Amino acid sequence: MTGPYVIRKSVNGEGNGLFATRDIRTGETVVEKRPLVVIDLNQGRFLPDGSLSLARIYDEWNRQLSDPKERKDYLKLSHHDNDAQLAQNRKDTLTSNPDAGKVIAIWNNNCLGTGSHDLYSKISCRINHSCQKNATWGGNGEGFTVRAIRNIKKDEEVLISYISLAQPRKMRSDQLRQGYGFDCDCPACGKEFDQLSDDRRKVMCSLNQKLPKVVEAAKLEKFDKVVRPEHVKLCEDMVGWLKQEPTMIDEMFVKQELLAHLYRIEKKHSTASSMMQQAYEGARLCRGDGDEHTERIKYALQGLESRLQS
Ligand SMILES: C[S@@+](CC[C@H](N)C(=O)[O-])C[C@H]1O[C@@H](n2cnc3c(N)ncnc32)[C@H](O)[C@@H]1O
Repeated sequence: MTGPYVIRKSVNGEGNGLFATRDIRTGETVVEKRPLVVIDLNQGRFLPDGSLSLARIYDEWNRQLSDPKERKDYLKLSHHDNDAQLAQNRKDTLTSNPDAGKVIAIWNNNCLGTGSHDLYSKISCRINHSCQKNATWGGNGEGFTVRAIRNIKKDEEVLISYISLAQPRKMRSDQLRQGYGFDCDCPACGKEFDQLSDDRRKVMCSLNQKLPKVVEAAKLEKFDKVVRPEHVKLCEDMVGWLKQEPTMIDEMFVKQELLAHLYRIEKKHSTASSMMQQAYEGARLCRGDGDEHTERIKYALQGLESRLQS
């Protein structure tokens, strides 16, 4: 399961990064791996604030990463010292192991989340961040893929985004500094900063803040009644703004899926089906087949299509 990449000193971030060893086309899989540690969030012990118990992270790491060499390599990975201290001080670590805080801090800095699982692999933990990413990832509890969302040239660094890009530069940089301990110097934050794009992201951010309730309502059919025309308008606006930002095609398919559900609730089955089709294509490109999100959209699309045929 090797791919067209090599790990070497990064030009974008600190430390190492992943580089293309040949030209890679849009939609190609760059990395396909089975993770070394998987945490199933559905079975997790969550704290009242909704975060995953630190003890659970440590226990899973301790159980699944038993090879001493793999553990040693893991403990050399980058982390945020503040996180280590915080984790060590948190009572819910339930462990006296002096490395527990560090294990958790490294986890926070290096795991990939698929939605229902958090994964650690020796390759994915080397991928640096850019607000002008050229790759995205997807997967499930079994494995994950990293995929090119635009053509990547030989020797170019493969870069993902650690955060939502539907927010302006200031918010992104605060989130990256607090969460990962670095100042982003990518083209979008520095030399190619685009005020118009930043303004668009401000709008997206405020639309996003109004959307969560609608998301829940649309996913759970029993709440169909709470969806109102203004929610549909909000979501249509969001999709419209996202269309102007090609690097955000992963955020786009998520909103297209939501919009398709809203159209379904409004009984606009044909519009819903074509919107869900677009979401499905986006999900396959960004997250690949077999990814839990792609599979969910595929299933919803089949439902809409069969309703159209009946
Ligand atoms: C998942 S690791 C990425 C691989 C890491 N560079 C390494 O050598 O192991 C995340 C860490 O890499 C560094 N990093 C990632 N993207 C960066 C960027 N755009 N600028 C500066 N540092 C970055 C930060 O230290 C971050 O906490």
